[in-house]
Amino acid sequence: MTVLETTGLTITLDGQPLVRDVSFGLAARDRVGLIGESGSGKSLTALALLGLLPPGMRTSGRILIDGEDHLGAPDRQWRRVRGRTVSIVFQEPLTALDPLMPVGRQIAGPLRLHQGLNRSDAERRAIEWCDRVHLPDPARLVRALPHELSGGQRQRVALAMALACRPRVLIADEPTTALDVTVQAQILTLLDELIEETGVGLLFISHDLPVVAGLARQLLVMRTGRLVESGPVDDVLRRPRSGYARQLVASAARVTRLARPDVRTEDR
Ligand SMILES: Nc1ncnc2c1ncn2[C@@H]1O[C@H](COP(=O)(O)OP(=O)(O)OP(=O)(O)O)[C@@H](O)[C@H]1O
Repeated sequence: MTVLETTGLTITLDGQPLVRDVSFGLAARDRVGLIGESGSGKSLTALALLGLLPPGMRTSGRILIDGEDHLGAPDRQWRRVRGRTVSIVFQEPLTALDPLMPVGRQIAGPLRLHQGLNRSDAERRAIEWCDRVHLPDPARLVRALPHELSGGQRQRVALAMALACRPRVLIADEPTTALDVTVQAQILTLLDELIEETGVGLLFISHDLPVVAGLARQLLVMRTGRLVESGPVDDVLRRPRSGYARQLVASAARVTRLARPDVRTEDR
């Protein structure tokens, strides 16, 4: 069943459209990749789906969460669904983390808000989540402040916080772009494992086609604020229909060839 659905989503600033007429839906267990060049409107689309657009931006269309339209809804209505039905992790985990609060209490926050757990039960659950995202020595680590952790550890905390209340959709907006390549691969492996285990539907946003193709089953391609292509990943990779998707596939293939000069073209 579709959890999150947007139809005709348009976002404007001072009368200028930044995102135009975007429509798609997400159900639990879906794995959808949203790809496009810088400035194509991916992040604004993600922020709109959680009612987090910067002030001054105007929206039209519909954002249905469990069938209820949230477009233009008051913040109190959004707070009921954020973290409980739909969660988000950002490129820079510090965006979501309070620098002055121990990370365990931050993971515990949504559990107290949405599940009514008392402080000690929520903090115990936070320790379990730290273990689940493979953070070392969870009982000690929950007392650390965000700046005491590495970038990769902070992204693990952000994932624990986002998934703690078992949302049915997770939006991951370039969650590994700020990390070095080895840590990036570890976080992608963890994300793959967590979405498989929890059954959460994933909207994975990136400008990196090979990364998206590794995680997603469906692909949405954005350019200059519009969706220009959508379909199963394999179909888009084999038979891209739009000129822009063809360019993306061709340049990803070139990068792969550069990275693997030992592999002949006809072997792929
Ligand atoms: N706070 C803002 N104020 C004004 N314009 C903005 C703001 N945020 C984004 N934009 C503009 O909206 C458009 C879409 O931006 P968006 O951040 O959604 O792109 P993106 O595809 O996520 O890019 P990137 O991959 O670089 O994150 C761009 O033209 C951008 O300049």
